[in-house]
Amino acid sequence: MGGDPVSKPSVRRYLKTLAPGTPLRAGLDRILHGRTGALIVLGNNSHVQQVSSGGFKIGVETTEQSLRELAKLDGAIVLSNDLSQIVAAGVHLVPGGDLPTAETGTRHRSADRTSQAAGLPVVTVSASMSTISMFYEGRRHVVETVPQVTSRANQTLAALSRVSTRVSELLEQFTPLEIAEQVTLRDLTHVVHRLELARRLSAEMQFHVDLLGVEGRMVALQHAELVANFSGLGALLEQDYSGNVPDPADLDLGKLHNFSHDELFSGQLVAERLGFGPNPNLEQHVETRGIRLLTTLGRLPSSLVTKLINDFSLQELFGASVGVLMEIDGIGPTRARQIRDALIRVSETS
Ligand SMILES: Nc1ncnc2c1ncn2[C@@H]1O[C@H](COP(=O)(O)OP(=O)(O)OP(=O)(O)O)[C@@H](O)[C@H]1O
Repeated sequence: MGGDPVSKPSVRRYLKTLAPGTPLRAGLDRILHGRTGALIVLGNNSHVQQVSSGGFKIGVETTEQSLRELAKLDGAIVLSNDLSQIVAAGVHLVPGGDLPTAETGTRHRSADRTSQAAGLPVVTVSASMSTISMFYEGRRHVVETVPQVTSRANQTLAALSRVSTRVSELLEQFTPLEIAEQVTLRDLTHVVHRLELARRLSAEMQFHVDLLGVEGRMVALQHAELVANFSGLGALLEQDYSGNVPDPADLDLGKLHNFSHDELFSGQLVAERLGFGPNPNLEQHVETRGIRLLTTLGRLPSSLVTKLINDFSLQELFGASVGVLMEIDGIGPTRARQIRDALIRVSETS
């Protein structure tokens, strides 16, 4: 979501302002339970002024109570741009009748059209349907209840957990292949594919967490735990394998973000997108620089890893004695032994 080139706030950002724990959401929930209904413009600009008629200037802080009380007035509430103040209430909105809308009730038609006219989100609480909706850019987004979002978040968590386990299983096979210099392009695309699936599910999960606000602490915690299994892995793979393509900058996993599900399943297409040229041979061997092995399995600091891989190939490192390692500038006997232990740890994983 997001990514609007004109940096217009995204639907996602606005939905976040309606998350549980915000005064706005508390007010909306109160109105919903009171069965009064409401029409609230999230911001105030010249377009809002143009379509506003009558009402009262207010100028009080946006709180649960003030929203609840002012929603009792017949008409709309207008908030300040930062949503912290109620600017006006009891306003009659008269947006152009030519603006398209599929809504039927007058409250919802006015909300949809005002949002289009002003370029701002407009929120409704429906008295008859007991729902909260946000209209923005000609679309209606239903603001789901906490149990509804939690249920979807749990489904996403379960899917993420499965994919994350698959990533770990694949790495268990991948690591020994890396150490033995037997990784094929097919192996690499398998890992990359699962990693991209995990990234997508994680982004979806983050959206649910944002929507849940203060109610999302538990799922946020579970999400963070799962993400820790693969966070940073993509960047390490890019560094490890970029030397295998003519232009190292092409090996950028971000290029897969807009791939369809089907495209992602094709090793050929994934490899092509990552710079391996047209019709790449998936059985060809690819070589790692060993950065992931040395940092995650060897647990060596990344500055030291950079130094090591600049001076040695991975195979040379595995064969290097403490004495040879000490010949590297700035590495004394303790550090050299630490590196040697790390290398033993790495090779033991195969
Ligand atoms: N253009 C408008 N400007 C301000 N308030 C409006 C406007 N249109 C409707 N409302 C408010 O919405 C209230 C309900 O209107 P109506 O029942 O026709 O809408 P609705 O879309 O069916 O909403 P609900 O689902 O809550 O019944 C009105 O009493 C009024 O307070």
